[in-house]
Amino acid sequence: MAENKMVKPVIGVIGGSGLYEIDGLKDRQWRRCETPWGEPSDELLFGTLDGVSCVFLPRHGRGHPIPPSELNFRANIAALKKAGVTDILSLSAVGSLKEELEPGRFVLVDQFIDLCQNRKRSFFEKGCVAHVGMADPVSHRLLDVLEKEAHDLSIPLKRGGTYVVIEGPQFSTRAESELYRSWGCSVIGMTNMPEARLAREAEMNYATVAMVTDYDCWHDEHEAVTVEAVIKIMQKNADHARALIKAAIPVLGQERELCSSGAERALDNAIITAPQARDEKVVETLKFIADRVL
Ligand SMILES: CSC[C@H]1O[C@H](OP(=O)(O)O)[C@H](O)[C@@H]1O
Ligand SMILES: Nc1ncnc2[nH]cnc12
Repeated sequence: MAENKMVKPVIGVIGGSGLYEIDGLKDRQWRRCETPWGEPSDELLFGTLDGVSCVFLPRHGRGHPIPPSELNFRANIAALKKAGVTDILSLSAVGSLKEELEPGRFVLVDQFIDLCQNRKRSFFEKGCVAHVGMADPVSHRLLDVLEKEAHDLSIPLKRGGTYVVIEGPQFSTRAESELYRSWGCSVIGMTNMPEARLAREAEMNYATVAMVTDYDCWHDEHEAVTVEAVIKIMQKNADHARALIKAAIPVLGQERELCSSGAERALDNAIITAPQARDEKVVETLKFIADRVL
């Protein structure tokens, strides 16, 4: 049965490479947060934008000390959940795998291919097993708003595309880059998985603004990607990203109905372990992110 419960959204922003702060926040306060999975990448920045509550987390920490494979994704997502976040905007630097997605373009990706090999990808474990659906990993309601606001700000944008997530930290070989192109992938990065999986398990809406910084290493007329090249474009992209966030958050923060399907109800019917077979300690820990169903 659909519920008519109203939600006052809290918007979480995860800032990627080159985005270690957001501006325009009122009543700003950096606060430490601990979770059963450890500490997030940095303190969380709490504040309001046009009266809408926001929480910002620099994905790699301020100054970028943490590489993709060592990010504590579970702590990052759990900390945002505990802070009351309902909707996550992930901002990420990506390489382009298509000619028409030139550096400077924003891509609202709607699919991921996860090639990560070395990351904790679930909150659930032995003692309480759950299988959430990931067929549609991003929230189209968030994409609708981001697309409209980017259009109004004249930010070059493509809606739709597949983000292939590699383990890194090295960039790809040319053969790998060509392989991902042959799969039809649009952009490449190192961070959005397992982030999107964990956001789904924690029943938060998730969307990525993938900001193209380079043509990876497949393009005949462009040099293979370097950090220097990424940072150079990222600084320009960051101005657009900040403007987009500032425009989108007041719209996304409007009171709305709880979605009766999708991310906000991802755990309905997802837990397969019978109540009597659940490990009490594991369940207690999971309540940090899933107390609605436990
Ligand atoms: C500095 S280039 C590689 C680095 O940038 C991207 O991170 P993020 O998604 O946090 O912007 C990419 O995934 C790599 O981690
Ligand atoms: N070409 C690339 N590969 C992986 N991650 C990236 N982040 C930005 N550009 C990238």
